[in-house]
Amino acid sequence: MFKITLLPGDGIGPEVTAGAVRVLQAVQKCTGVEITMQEALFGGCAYDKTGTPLPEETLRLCLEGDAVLLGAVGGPRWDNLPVHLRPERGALLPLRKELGVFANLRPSLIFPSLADASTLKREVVDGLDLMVVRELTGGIYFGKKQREDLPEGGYRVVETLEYTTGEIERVARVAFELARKRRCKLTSVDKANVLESSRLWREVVSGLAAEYPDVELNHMLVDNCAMQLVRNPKQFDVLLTENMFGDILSDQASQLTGSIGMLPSASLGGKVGLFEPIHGSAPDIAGKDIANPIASILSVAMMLRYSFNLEEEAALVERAVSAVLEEGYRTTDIMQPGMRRVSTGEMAELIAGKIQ
Ligand SMILES: NC(=O)c1ccc[n+]([C@@H]2O[C@H](COP(=O)([O-])OP(=O)(O)OC[C@H]3O[C@@H](n4cnc5c(N)ncnc54)[C@H](O)[C@@H]3O)[C@@H](O)[C@H]2O)c1
Ligand SMILES: CC(C)[C@H](C(=O)O)[C@@H](O)C(=O)O
Ligand SMILES: [Mg+2]
Repeated sequence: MFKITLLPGDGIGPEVTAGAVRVLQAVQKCTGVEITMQEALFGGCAYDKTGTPLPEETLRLCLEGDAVLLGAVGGPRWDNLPVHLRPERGALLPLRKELGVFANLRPSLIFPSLADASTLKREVVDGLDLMVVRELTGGIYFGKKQREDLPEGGYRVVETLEYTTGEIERVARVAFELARKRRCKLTSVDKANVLESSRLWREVVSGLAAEYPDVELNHMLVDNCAMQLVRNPKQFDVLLTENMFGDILSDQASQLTGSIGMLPSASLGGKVGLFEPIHGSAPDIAGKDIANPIASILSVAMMLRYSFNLEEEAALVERAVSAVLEEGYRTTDIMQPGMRRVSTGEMAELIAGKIQ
């Protein structure tokens, strides 16, 4: 029996999570895997109801379960709150830290029927399959932050970027191991020409290379990497990055697959895995039933694979997504001429219908 904590959150979070739950129910029915789900308040909606974006009860439920499925949090409604009450700083980052999920896997994989939906030419993206491994619980996101008044008016802010050898080593090992199971190529991304943290990053990653002689390691500066991602993304297999570089590069990589609504993620390393689409609460389309639920549905596949070790069930979900796309169904963000436009709910229903 697997216990999943659902945190639908804000904006399109509840819409895409409902789609993912629908698919999980289909998996349960078809394969007999026993799953229980319990929902908890998280993010802006939790603040509205309880005065805090991360209620203690929510954290307790997450820590007690086997995996967490998160929608998205945040939106303009909560942007002017004091920082510790904002959904991103007051709920999402503390949850990641509390769960200890230091390795964030963000696969950028193109479904053959979407090769023409990419911003890039078909031949540049056709067959694309890369994995960003993003460090998730360190770096500038979690460093000391400070704001001081200046005598002449205005402010001075300080924001620190810290990494220890151990923090770099543990996420690098995850990336090496993954590369080993894939095409044995690892690109470590940094800014070692400027940042001290990146110099250490490069040293530590290079130091591990001897333990993984079968993996071809190269280092790339982050600005060049951003350029290479749109020039020739198929040169990459696994990309290893620190926290903020990985945030930015993974949004960029998502567009290669057609839409940010296609990109799932798995955050691992602690006792309980955290699974979420990489996109946010998309306030511009929230409540319209037009968001793409596939990133959330593919996050369920990652949960089945990485937290529950159910590879066949994970592949079943991925095949269902592929089949529905092959049949020409599209949400608005991946709409192409001649295809059939469907809503969030319809897309989830179609995918669930393929699971049998
Ligand atoms: N994990 C999270 O909870 C998370 C992640 C990113 C951003 N956020 C928060 O979400 C809020 C909005 O951020 P943003 O607008 O910069 O980024 P966003 O990812 O929410 O949206 C960016 C663009 O992509 C589109 N988009 C996103 N997901 C989509 C989907 N599933 N289907 C179709 N289109 C989709 C949106 O409509 C928008 O045009 C902010 O408060 C931000 O902090 C939360
Ligand atoms: C909302 C924000 C804190 C978050 C991040 O930067 O990690 C988001 O952009 C993501 O990619 O999950
Ligand atoms: Mg992001």
